Amino acid sequence: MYKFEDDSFMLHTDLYQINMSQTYLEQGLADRTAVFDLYFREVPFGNGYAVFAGLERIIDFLENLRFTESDIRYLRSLGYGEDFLEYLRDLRFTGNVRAVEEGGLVFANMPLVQIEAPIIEAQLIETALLNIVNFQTLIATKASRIRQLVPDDMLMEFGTRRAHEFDAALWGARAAIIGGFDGTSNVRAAKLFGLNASGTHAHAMVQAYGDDYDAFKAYAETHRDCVFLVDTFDTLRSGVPNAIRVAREYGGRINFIGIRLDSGDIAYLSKEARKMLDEAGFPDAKIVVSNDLDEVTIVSLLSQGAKVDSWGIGTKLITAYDQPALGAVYKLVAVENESGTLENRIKISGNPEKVTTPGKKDVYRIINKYTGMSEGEYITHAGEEVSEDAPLLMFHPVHTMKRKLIRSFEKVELLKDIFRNGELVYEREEIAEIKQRLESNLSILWEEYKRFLNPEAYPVDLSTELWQIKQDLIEEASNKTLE
Ligand SMILES: Nc1ncnc2c1ncn2[C@@H]1O[C@H](COP(=O)(O)OP(=O)(O)OP(=O)(O)O)[C@@H](O)[C@H]1O
Ligand SMILES: O=P(O)(O)OC[C@H]1O[C@H](OP(=O)(O)OP(=O)(O)O)[C@H](O)[C@@H]1O
Ligand SMILES: O=C(O)c1cccnc1
Repeated sequence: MYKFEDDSFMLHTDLYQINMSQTYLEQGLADRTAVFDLYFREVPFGNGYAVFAGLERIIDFLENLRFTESDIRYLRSLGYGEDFLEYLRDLRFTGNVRAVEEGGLVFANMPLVQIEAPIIEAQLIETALLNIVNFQTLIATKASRIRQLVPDDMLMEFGTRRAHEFDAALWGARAAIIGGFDGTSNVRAAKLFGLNASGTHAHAMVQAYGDDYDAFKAYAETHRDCVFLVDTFDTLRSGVPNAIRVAREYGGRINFIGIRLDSGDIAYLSKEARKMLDEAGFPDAKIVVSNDLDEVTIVSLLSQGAKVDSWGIGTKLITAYDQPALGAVYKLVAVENESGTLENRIKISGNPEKVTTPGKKDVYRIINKYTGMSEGEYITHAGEEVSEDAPLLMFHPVHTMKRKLIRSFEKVELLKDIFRNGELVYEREEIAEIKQRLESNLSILWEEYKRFLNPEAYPVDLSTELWQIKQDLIEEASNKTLE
């Protein structure tokens, strides 16, 4: 597999992108500017918001965008012509990219990434961009949903062994941290992205020693920070008493952080273990739990009064178990015509929610000046003036009767410049800044949009001008089909 020293990500695309690119080149369309929006149509997991992640990798991908010699040779073997291959050999990303920043809240039908580039370039990067954003945003959202349930507890991402292979484990760990997790068990992810590496020990070690006491003692001999896994044989009769015994014997020579439960009735066992630890004089010892946890089991455990301080969550987070795809799409919204001006384009669908919104856009978050809270997103035709000096009418783009007038507001532009004419103009961020953004975004989102079950739909509205452009194009398209 790794027989190409110069392998690149350029062929990490669908063949049809290359086929279309050849058509664009040979028919003289390749250099026409096109605008594409990347967005999803429904917030995953029934949540009220999603958390954007993926920009870091998009930047890496676009900065290194070039076909290598082995890529070109491979395409030649598929039968592509020499002129096309020559063109691809020199291809670099020369376009503009604007995007939401990582950790930013995002909602259905708002552009998360906007690409404005020669159509051949925009087309060749589609698949990779979707691949990145679809996964990372999904996992960051799942992580944030879990974080909302346990705002003060420690959350550890344990999913690598169950993830969909290496990349998903690595970037999934980063996305989980963006979404609000404190640490990851994936050491490489921690190293590469500057995350907290965290972890305990497994049953294998207890099995290897043959009993809890010997295993915990061996661990205490070799580590200062100790969390003992107490459920290998019998949690309440052997695991917890032996953890307490070793903690007593080692006293100040170890930092007895606590115990981990990984099977059985977590509510019952955690309450019993809590009593035992308290009675033994370890009220600060933490109880870590793991075992196929997700939002639903966490809600249930909380309602049963489980005594948990720290949660290790793997499979159901990293695989987005209950909704394995975000369904983000990448749609052409404008293209340069023969005379060099951008022409808006639409894609019609029988389902009104699926009709694309044409045109290059600006995306604003409208923040109510009286409450400081966000009222919704307001999408305009690019360059359209949005005056903060006059009241703003916001209305639902399909159910237009749903409307509200915002009298005093501040608008915050959500799409930041990332690449301009192929040059990276965005400063990469540390994870701490990204996490901070999510917290501050959440702090101005009304509780109604954040609740776990059946949240209200957050408004993502079009300006009157953009809405009209869309209606006109819908009408034009439907007239064409009548001709
Ligand atoms: N009190 C509880 N309420 C709701 N769900 C729970 C509770 N305790 C544990 N669970 C969840 O129940 C699921 C299965 O646990 P179960 O006890 O059937 O298997 P287990 O303990 O993993 O058994 P094994 O010994 O095979 O590991 C897990 O997802 C776990 O998180
Ligand atoms: O349950 P998850 O949410 O996926 O979290 C990760 C799981 O991975 C480990 O189990 P595993 O059975 O793989 O190994 P072990 O011997 O350490 O328990 C750990 O004990 C957790 O249960
Ligand atoms: O550190 C742990 O306890 C851990 C790490 C990965 C998977 N399960 C548990």
